[in-house]
Amino acid sequence: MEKKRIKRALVSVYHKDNLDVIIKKLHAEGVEFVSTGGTQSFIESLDIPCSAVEDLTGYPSILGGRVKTLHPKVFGGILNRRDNELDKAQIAEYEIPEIDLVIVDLYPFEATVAAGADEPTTIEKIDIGGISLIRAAAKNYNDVVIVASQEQYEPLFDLISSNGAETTLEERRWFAKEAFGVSSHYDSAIFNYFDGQDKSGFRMSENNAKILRYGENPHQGGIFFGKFEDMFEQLQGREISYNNLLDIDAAVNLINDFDDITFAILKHNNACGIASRPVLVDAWNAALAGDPVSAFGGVLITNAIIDKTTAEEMNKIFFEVVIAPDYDLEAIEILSQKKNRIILIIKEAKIKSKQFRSLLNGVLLQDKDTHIETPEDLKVVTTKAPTAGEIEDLLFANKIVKHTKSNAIVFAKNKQMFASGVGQTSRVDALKQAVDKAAAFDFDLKGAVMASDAFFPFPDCVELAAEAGITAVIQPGGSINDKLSIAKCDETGLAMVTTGFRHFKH
Ligand SMILES: NC(=O)c1ncn([C@@H]2O[C@H](COP(=O)(O)O)[C@@H](O)[C@H]2O)c1NC=O
Repeated sequence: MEKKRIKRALVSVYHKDNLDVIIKKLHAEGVEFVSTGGTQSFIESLDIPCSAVEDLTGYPSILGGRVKTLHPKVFGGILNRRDNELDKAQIAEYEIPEIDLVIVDLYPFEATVAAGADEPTTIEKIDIGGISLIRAAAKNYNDVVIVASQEQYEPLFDLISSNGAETTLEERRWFAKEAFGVSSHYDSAIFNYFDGQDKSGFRMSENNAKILRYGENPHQGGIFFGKFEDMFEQLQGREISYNNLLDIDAAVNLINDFDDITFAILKHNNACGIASRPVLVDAWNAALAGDPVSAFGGVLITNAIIDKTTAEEMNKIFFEVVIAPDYDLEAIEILSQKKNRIILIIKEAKIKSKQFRSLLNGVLLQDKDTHIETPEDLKVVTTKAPTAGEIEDLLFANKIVKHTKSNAIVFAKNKQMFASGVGQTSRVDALKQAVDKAAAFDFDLKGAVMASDAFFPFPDCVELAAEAGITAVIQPGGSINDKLSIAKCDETGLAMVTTGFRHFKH
């Protein structure tokens, strides 16, 4: 394949860090440089000659830097087709020097918005010349190499190290693809800034793609767009799968709601065991007791550093993934005995505040359900008020039910989930499922509390809960039949609190 040599580079970068390495490398290959003000000074500070773009255009940088490179002498040098006779003639006629490489680092628009800058400052950070350079050079990838962000310095460096300053069409096309990734991401950010809360269009841009082994099932393809490694460090284990990612997301969302030392075990995005205890191993044992059968092959998460004693207990069961803020050395030794086990350190627990999913012929977007009930949210609606201990358990159970697939019912006592009913088509079925599960694992529901993710349309749930031994109930309230459930509580001696917040999870 024919290779093309880079003879002249136009360099215009906002952040100058790491630029020296690539400039020195290109200089050693005999590449000439032309640059905008700050970048030119930087290159010259390396004792490398660099001509000013002003000398090329015959114009100074004007309008406070709004117009620097926007000139036919620059864009003609980039966009001319080297094999087009008319282009060649015009380039010669107007004395336009060819530019074979463009290196740009755009004005930091997103960072400026994130820093909370005012509108005039933000608008000045909309790069015009840089984005045009990127677009032009990427369009003419047949002849030009485009490095559109600092992330492509390394690939270019590696290329020059192995090939000298010569590139193939295929290599230049790869850089062009990356460049359009940069420019479209940049414009999406600008659109979202202008669109604000109007949400007149959906733009989500993610440049990092990880091809997964498969999707939800082996016959489905799957890709994760995102930077998993920004949130997690994988200490060992097999490649993260599509379903692992769904479970990891559910696990992190769940554990984020707990401040006490807590251990949770999840299966298919629902907690099958969870408990809070002052000592981690006790939290683990109590979580596992919730449903030791479902725990098999589950995803484990805790908000505390895993110690040796806890690791020894955990090691007794088969599980796929464990997530923790850290591990003691001895704990790692124990947990890493099973080589396929995915062991993750959670570095950054912050998750996007918006949720979206594709459906029908479009996309659904919503705010994440971040509401966590506090004692102040609770309204006692029955004659009997819950005890202090029951209130703690009600809030504990309510956090779990919020992260459980609807219709959902959770039973808990002493900050341990006893059982749950998940994903049922009727609330009463969810409740019956929870009662059966509690019985299956020998939990006495006497004195336990019940949380419901949505209101009770009929008094049947409360009646069944009372029969099972439940003494206090938490629910959003808001049904036209609330009074029937409340009356049933009063009749059977239950305390009930309402929160005013429904937590459906469809
Ligand atoms: N207006 C222009 O013609 C123009 N040409 C290049 N830039 C940007 O100017 C920056 C580099 O400026 P300097 O070399 O002066 O530090 C780069 O981020 C580049 O994307 C421009 N500035 C913004 O649009």
